Formats: sequence, structure tokens, C-alpha cells
Amino acid sequence: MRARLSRITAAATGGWRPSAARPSAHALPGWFIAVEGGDGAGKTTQIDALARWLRKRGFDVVTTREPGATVLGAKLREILLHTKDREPVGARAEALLFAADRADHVEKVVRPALERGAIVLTDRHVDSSIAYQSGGRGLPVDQIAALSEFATEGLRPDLVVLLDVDPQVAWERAQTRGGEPDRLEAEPEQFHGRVREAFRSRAAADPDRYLVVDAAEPPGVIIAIVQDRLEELLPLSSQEQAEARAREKALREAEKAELREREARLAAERAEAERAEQRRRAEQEAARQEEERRREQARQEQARRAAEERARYERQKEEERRRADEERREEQLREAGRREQAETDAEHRRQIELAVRQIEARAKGAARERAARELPPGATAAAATAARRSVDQPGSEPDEAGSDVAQSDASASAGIDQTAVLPVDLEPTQALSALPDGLSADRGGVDVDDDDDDDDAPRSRWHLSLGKRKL
Ligand SMILES: Nc1ncnc2c1ncn2[C@@H]1O[C@H](COP(=O)(O)OP(=O)(O)O)[C@@H](O)[C@H]1O
Ligand SMILES: Cc1cn([C@H]2C[C@H](O)[C@@H](COP(=O)(O)OP(=O)(O)O)O2)c(=O)[nH]c1=O
Repeated sequence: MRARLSRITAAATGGWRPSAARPSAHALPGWFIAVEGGDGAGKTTQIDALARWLRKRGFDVVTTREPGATVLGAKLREILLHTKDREPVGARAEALLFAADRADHVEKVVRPALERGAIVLTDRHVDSSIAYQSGGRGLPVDQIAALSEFATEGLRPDLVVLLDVDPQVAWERAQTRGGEPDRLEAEPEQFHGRVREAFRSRAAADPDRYLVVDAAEPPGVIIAIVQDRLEELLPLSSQEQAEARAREKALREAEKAELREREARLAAERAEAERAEQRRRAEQEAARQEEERRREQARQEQARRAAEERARYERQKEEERRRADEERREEQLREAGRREQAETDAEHRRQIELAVRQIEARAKGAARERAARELPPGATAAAATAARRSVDQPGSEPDEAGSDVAQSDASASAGIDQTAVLPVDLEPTQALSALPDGLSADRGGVDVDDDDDDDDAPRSRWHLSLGKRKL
């Protein structure tokens, strides 16, 4: 089967050259197969089976036989095999008659069939003459071979299938066909033994052209062996070649289709890879743009925060400047208030001191007047004069009182109400209650020190303390 497959492949590719494998010398296009063996070996059975098999493969098959395939051959066969009631045929005449049949057979059946390219399957040929007329009858083998060479014009089978079997077995098989044994079949066992040996000897001398098969095997086994050999030998039939070409064409088409499919698949894969690459690049570009946008956003956010921070810082600085200005203004206002308050307080102190001195001066004057009234008349006049001087210059000793009055006049000229001058006969507490509005000198804030130790007139020392005003 392997050989057949290799031939199918070779034929399909145009590499098969039948003549190169042909063991015979003929150059005819057909194939010449001879089946040989003893009587009852199974030749007819195998030829029928081979013919069916070969025809099924598409070959032009011609089955034939020797002797008796032609009109002449049929008459010779009758003479050769059925000699009952006739004069016996001698060995040399027998050999010549078989040769005559063969010559007519080759000329009229075999060669024409081979020339048209048929496979010719013949039941017996030259080897039967070698086996029977030489081996069996004892005629010189070279002369029998030369006679056959003459009859066939040198045509030799491409293959001789020798069905080799014990003559006794073959004889028993032949009996199953019924009928009377022919003249040669009727020969003794030794004869058939020599025939067998002649066949075997000839096959052994040319193994390339002979296939020896054990004919004791079942018909199926034998046909398989012969088929194997013929598959090696024969080319493909026209039908098989056409089928092989069709298969080869289908194979090429399948390969082309597979190639196209593969190329399409590769193209699709390349396109997909390209699309994937484009997607990857697009995603990469999108990611890059997104990253750039994110960075720009972050940069803008950072710039916005920096701007906000700067604005906040500027607002803070502005606020600090505003607060500082406000504090400075408030401080200036407070300072102005303090100065104003200090001036007001100083003015009040001055007025209070003036008032106190006036009160003290008047009190002293009043005391002197009282003392004068209590003195003798001369002393009284002097005291009254002093008292008047004291009255005329209240708030101090006569000299001091005069200057205090002058100061009071100065205060009046500075806008202080002259009506604020206290009456001289007021007690200190009465005088304080008579202070102008805005001045206060309560007992808690003004110490009145009645000191009569160094002065004969009751004298109060006023220590002024001013309540703090809120600005
Ligand atoms: N291999 C075989 N085994 C057994 N019987 C066979 C075998 N081949 C053929 N036969 C039978 O033997 C008989 C002779 O066969 P046949 O083919 O006529 O032989 P041949 O043509 O060689 O004289 C037939 O009855 C056939 O059925
Ligand atoms: C062709 C040939 C046949 N013979 C013999 C062999 C056979 O016995 C006989 C042919 O008889 P046949 O009935 O054709 O053979 P088989 O019995 O095998 O079917 O002729 C020769 O002796 N010489 C030959 O050259």
C-alpha cells in the first residue's frame, strides 16, 4: 500500500515513468501478466479475481489463456489435450503445437491488446512449455526456450505469477471441477513433480520478473499478495490518474484555500494588531493629554491658590495696616483726649486751687476781722486794715492773696467764669459745693486740713483730687 501511495503521488506530480520499472524488454504500452502453475493450482480463480480488481481500478483488462485463445488455438487445444481415439502426439510435435498456439495467440490477442495499452492476464504461457515439455517431457530447455522465443518474437511477460503448490493438492482441487482429466493432467505424479520443479527453477533464476506464491494459502491471501506486487509494478490507470489529479487539484485548492485563509487570518491579525496599536497609541495620547490637563489644572489650581494666598496676604496686610492706622488714630485721639483731659484737669485744679485760696483768704480775712473786733480800738484799726487788705487780696497771705486774685483775673481772662469765685464767708464744705459745674472736690477727694497750730485763723488745706474722666 505504501508503494501504491508513493506511485499515486509520483503520478500526480508527473514523476511516474512506467517503462523505467518494466522488467521486460518490450516497449508496448500495455502490461503483460502471465499466471503459471500446475493443473488445479488455482490460476483461473486468481485471474478472474485480478481482472475484476484491475477493471475496478479502471484498467482495460484482457483475460486469455494458452492453449486455445484463438480459432487456431482452439483447434490445437483440442488436438493437444483431447487425444482420445486419436494417434498420440509426440513430445516434439506437442512442443511445436503449443508453440504454434502461442504464436497465434501472441499475434492475434496479446500484442494487439498490449499495443492499445491493456493489461493482458494470460492463463499459462512460455513457462508452461518450459515446465511441461522440458521439465515434464525432458526436451532440452534451451530448445524449448528458443522455440517460444521464436513464437513470441521475443515478447516476454512483465510479471509471471507462479502459484506453487504440491501437485497432489492441485490434483485434488482439479477433481472438484468434475469432468475427465486431460492428457497432461493424466500424467503420473512424478511428471507433475518435475513440472513443479521446472517452474520453481525458472522463477528462481529471474526473481525480478517472477512472483512465487504459496498456492496452498486461501484464495484471499493469494490475491492480496499478487495485488501488492501489481501495485508496485503497474502505473495508475487513466481513471486513477484522473482521480489522483482531481485529488491533487483538490489538495492544491485546499492548500491554496488554507493559504488564503492563513493569509487572511494573518492580515486580520495584522489589522487587529494595528488597530490595537492605534488604540494603544490613542490611549497613550489620551493619557498624556489627561496628564497634561491634570498638570495644567494642578498648575492653575496652584496659581489660583497662590493668587488667593497673595490676595489673602494682601488683605491681611491691608487689614493690619488699617488696624494699625485705626489704632494709631485711636491712640492719637486718646492722646489728644488725654492732653485735653490733662489740660481740663489742670484748669480745674487751677480753678479749685484758686477757689480754695479765695476761700482760705476770705476765711483768714473773716478771722482777722473777728480778731480785730475783739482787739482794742488801736489794734482794731490795724487789724481791720490788714483784714481789708486780706479781703482785697484773698486766697493767700496778704501778698499771696493779691497774686492769687491777679491769677484769678488771669483765669477769668482765660474764660473762667468770675461768678465761680466763692463767697468769703463760706465754710470750706460750702465753698466746695459752690464750685463751678464740671469741677468736683468732694470730701473724699479734697483733704481739708484744719491747721490752727501755725495760724490764728482757721485754715483748711485742700488737697484736690480729680475724678478721671473717660475720653
Ligand atoms: N487457493 C485455493 N484453495 C483452495 N481451493 C482453491 C484455491 N484456488 C482454487 N481453488 C479451487 O480449486 C479448483 C481449481 O481451481 P482453478 O482455478 O480452476 O485451477 P487451475 O485453473 O489452476 O486449474 C477450483 O474448484 C477452485 O475453486
Ligand atoms: C501452454 C501449455 C500447456 N500445456 C498443458 C498444461 C495443461 O495440462 C494443459 C492445459 O490445460 P488447461 O486445462 O488449460 O490447464 P489447467 O488444467 O491448468 O486449467 O496443457 C503444456 O503442456 N505446454 C504448454 O505450453
